[in-house]
Amino acid sequence: MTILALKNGKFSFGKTQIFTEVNFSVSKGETLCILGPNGCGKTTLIDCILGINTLHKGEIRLGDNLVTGLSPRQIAQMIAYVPQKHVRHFSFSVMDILLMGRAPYTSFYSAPDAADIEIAEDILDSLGLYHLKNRDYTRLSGGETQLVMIMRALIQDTPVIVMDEPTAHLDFKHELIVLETIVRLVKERGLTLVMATHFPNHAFYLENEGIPVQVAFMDRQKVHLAGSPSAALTEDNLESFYRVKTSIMTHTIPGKGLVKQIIPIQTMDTDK
Ligand SMILES: Nc1ncnc2c1ncn2[C@@H]1O[C@H](COP(=O)(O)OP(=O)(O)OP(=O)(O)O)[C@@H](O)[C@H]1O
Repeated sequence: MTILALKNGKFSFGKTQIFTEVNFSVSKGETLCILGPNGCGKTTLIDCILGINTLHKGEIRLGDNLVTGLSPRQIAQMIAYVPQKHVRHFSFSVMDILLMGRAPYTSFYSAPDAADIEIAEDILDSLGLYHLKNRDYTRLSGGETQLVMIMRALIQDTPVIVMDEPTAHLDFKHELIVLETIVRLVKERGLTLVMATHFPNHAFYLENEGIPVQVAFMDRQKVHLAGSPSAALTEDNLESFYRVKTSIMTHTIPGKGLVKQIIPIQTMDTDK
């Protein structure tokens, strides 16, 4: 069942075209990993999906509805968003920020209730981050802020989550915790995920865990759907897309089976 579909999408900032002829669809329980160089338009494309930018041509459907026909509150009940950067102005506690994730379900005149607080406490607990509960959000580190944004998206309890480089600031362990959480949610809730990432190994991680993943390469104003990580992330494709020589390693891990990882070997076209 298709939950998110973009048909013939085109977007420009003024006279600068960012992308054109973009087509993809994502089904329930599927992940779309968008890979692409800095500045190719991943965040701009995500902003179109969220209804922040409006396509100049084409359409975006969320379930049976056009995004342009939905209110921000209706979009927020369907899609949670983990931004790449979050501007922190006000000294809210982490708990307050998490409870904002319940706003799409709370009427204008009411406050989050005990059930909402319990949901937020459960997420803090399950990610081992309960100690952050009463911390001033403006004083968190970059990685802690990112984790709070991820928890707020999970609390929003939507069928789709869009993540813009979700692990960019995270340490080795928290990067894995986020990936493990994604895998658990996709398996338990049939969550659909759209993820812009600079780490193609994340696509392999999800595939290794048995999640259906599509890889899309975004570059030169186009989005090329390239199939599953095993089909898309070949040494030849990585060499032509990133200009990096790689070796794809396959390894059997007891209890996990065959896993794949990209080992970067050497950049190309650079002066040595
Ligand atoms: N509001 C804006 N007005 C004009 N140009 C913009 C605006 N926002 C982004 N751009 C430009 O659009 C292009 C795409 O930016 P975008 O942030 O979507 O790229 P990205 O692929 O997400 O990059 P990165 O991987 O570095 O995060 C860039 O050239 C950027 O400078």
